[in-house]
Amino acid sequence: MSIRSVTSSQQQFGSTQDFMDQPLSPLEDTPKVENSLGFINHQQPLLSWNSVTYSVKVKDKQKSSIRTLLHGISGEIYPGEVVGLLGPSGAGKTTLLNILAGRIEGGVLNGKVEFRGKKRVPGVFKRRVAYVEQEDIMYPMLTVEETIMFAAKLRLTEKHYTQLEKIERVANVMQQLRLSHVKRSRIGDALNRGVSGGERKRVSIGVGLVTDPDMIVLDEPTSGLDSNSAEMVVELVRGITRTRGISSVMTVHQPNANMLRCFDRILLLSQGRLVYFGKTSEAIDYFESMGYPCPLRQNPADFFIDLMSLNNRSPEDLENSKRRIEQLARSFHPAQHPTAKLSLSYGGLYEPPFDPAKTISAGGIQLATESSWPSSTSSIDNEDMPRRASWIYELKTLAIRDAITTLRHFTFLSAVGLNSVSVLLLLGLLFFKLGNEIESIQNRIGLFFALTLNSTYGVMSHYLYVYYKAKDIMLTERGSGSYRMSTFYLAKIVVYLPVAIFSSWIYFIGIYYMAGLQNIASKVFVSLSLFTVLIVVTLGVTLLVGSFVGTYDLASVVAALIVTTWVIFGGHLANAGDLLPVISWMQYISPAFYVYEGMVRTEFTGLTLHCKANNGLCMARGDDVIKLYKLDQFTVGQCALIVICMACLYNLLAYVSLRWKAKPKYLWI
Ligand SMILES: Nc1ncnc2c1ncn2[C@@H]1O[C@H](COP(=O)(O)OP(=O)(O)OP(=O)(O)O)[C@@H](O)[C@H]1O
Repeated sequence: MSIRSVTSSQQQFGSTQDFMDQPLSPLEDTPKVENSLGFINHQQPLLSWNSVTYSVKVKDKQKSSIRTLLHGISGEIYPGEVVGLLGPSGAGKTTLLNILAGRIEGGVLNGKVEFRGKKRVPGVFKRRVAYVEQEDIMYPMLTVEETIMFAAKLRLTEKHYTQLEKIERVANVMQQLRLSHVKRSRIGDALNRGVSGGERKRVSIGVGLVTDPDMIVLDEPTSGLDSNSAEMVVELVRGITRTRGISSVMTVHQPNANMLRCFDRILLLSQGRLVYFGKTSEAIDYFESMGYPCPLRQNPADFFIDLMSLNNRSPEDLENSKRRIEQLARSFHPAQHPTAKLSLSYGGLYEPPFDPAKTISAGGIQLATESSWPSSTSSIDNEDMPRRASWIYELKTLAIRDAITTLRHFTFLSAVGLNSVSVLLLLGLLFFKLGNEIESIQNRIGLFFALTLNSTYGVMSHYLYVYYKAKDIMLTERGSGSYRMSTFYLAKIVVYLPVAIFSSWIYFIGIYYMAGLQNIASKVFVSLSLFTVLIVVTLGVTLLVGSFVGTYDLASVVAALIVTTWVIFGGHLANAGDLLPVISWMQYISPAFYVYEGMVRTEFTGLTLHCKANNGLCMARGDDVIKLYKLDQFTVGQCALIVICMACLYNLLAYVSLRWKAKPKYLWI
C-alpha cells in the first residue's frame, strides 16, 4: 500500500501497538545490510550534549532581565538515527537545534556538546554538518541541477574530488531526493514560477547532502508544505539517514502520524525543559505510565504537544497545565530512562553506514551505486585537509554563478536596458546638436550634470536591488563556510561592473555624439574614462551601503541620501567657489564633483563659442566659462586621480565592512 493513500486524518492511533503496527512506507522497506558492528549500544554517539543551558537578555518596559530559554538539556544522537525535536511554539526547539548545529548567536551558552566524543572544532564541524534552514534561500534563476552542482563545486575541494565525481555526486543526490525529473527546472520564487515547495525543500536538502555530511540538521523542513510533500521530505531524510549511516535531527511543528513514525527517537521540549527523549514507539506508554493516556484515535504527536502546551483558556486551566509541565519535566531523567540510552532500535539492529559496494533501493528508487558514490570524506577530514577550493577556482565558480543569475534576471536586465535606452533618447533629444552658440554653455553644463546624476542614481538603484537578493544567500552560505569573502566580493565586481559599464556607455556615447560635443578622440576618451570611474565608485558605495544596512528598504533610503548629497555638491547646482566654508568641504568628498569638473573642463578647454550679439556678456573661449563657474580648482588629471583613489577606497571599505558584518559570530561549547 502506498503511504500516500493514507492521509493523516485517516490514521488514528490509540496505543503503542496501533501506532507501530501501521504498514510501513516504501522507504521503510529499505533492505537492512548485515550488521558487522553489532548493536547500536556499541556505537559512539555522533553528537552528544550535556546540561545545555542558554539564556538571553530581554528588555521589558525599560527593564532588562535574563531569560533562560533552555534548562540543562542533555542527549545524544547516533549514526543512522533520525531524531525529531517536538514541542509547542516557543518551547525552544529552534534554539536547541541551532546550538546543536553550532549556529547560535548572542546570549550565554553553557554546557557541553561533543562531536564524535570530542569538543567541536568549528572549522571541521561546519564541514561535517549540513544545516537546512526553514527558508529555502537559493538563487531562483538557477536550475535544480545547477544549484546542487554549484554547492558541490564550492564545498568539495578540487584536491579530493574530480569534476566527474562531483557530477556523479550531484546526479546521485538528485536521484535520492527524487529530483531527477525536475533537474532542468528553475528554482523560482514568488515572481517566477519554479519547482514546487516540496521540491524546493528537497533541493535545499540536496545542497547540504552533496557535501557528504555526517549529520543533517533541519529546521522545520515541513513548514509551508502540504501533508503529502511534508511526509515525503521526512521519509526521504529518513531513507538517506539509514542508507548513508549519517544522523538527522529536525524540528517539526505538528507531524502527522506517518511523519512521527519516521523518527527513531523524539525529544520533547516544553518551555525550554526536557519532557521526554526516547524511542518514538515508547512515548505513548511513557506518558500513560505518568498518568496521561493517549486518547484513542488521536494523533500521538498532537497528544504530546497538547500535554506540553500551556492552556490559557482560564486561570485554572493555566495553573493546571503549568503544574503538569512541571511534573513532566521533573519526572524525566535521561540517565534513568532506559529508552534515552538505548538509541536506535529500528528492527532491533543497527544499520551500518552506507556501503558503497552495495546498491540499495528504497521505495523503488535506487539510492546509490558503487561507482557513483565515493566514500565519506570523514577519514580525510583532518586539520591538514584544505578547507575549501582554491581561491581562483572559487572566484571562477562564483563569477560564473553570478553571471548566470544576472543574465537570467529578466526584470533586472530589462530595468537596466530600459534605463539606457530612455536616458539616451531623453537626453539625446533634449541636448540634440548643441552647436557652438553662447546659449549652448548652459546646455553643455546641464548635460554633464545629467550624465553624472544618472550614472550614480541608476547604478545605485539597480545594483542595490540585485545585491540584496544575493546577500541573504551569501549569509546562509557563509554560515556553512562555503567560500571566502574576497571571492564573493570580487565575483560581484567582475560580473556587475561590465554590465553597469556597458549599459552606461551605450547612452553616454550616443548622447555625446547626438549633442555634438567636441569630437576629438582624446576628449571622448577622457570624459568616458571619468564617467566610467564614477560608476566604479558608485558600485563600491552601493556594496558598502549594502554591507552595513540590514534591509533593502533602509538601504534604498541611505543610498538615495548619499547620491542626493553627491549631486547637490557636485558643482552644478551651486557655484563651486561660492559655498559657505562650513559646508564647502562636502563638495570635496563628492566623487560627482570631480567627475563633473573633469568632464566640463575637458569639453570647454579649447572650445570656441560664437557670439550672436555683442552685449557685453559674450565669452568667446570655453576656458573663460570654466573660470566663471569656478570649475578650475583641479586639473583634469587631478580629478581623475582623486576619483580613482575614491574608487579604490570605497571598494576596499565595502569589502572590509562586508567581511566584518557577514562573519558569523556563533557561540561554541
Ligand atoms: N535571541 C532571543 N532573544 C529573546 N528571546 C528569544 C531569542 N531567541 C528565542 N527567543 C524566545 O525563546 C523562545 C524559544 O524560541 P524558539 O524559536 O527556540 O522556539 P520554537 O520552539 O522553535 O518555536 P516555534 O515552533 O514557534 O518556532 C521563544 O519564546 C522566543 O521568543
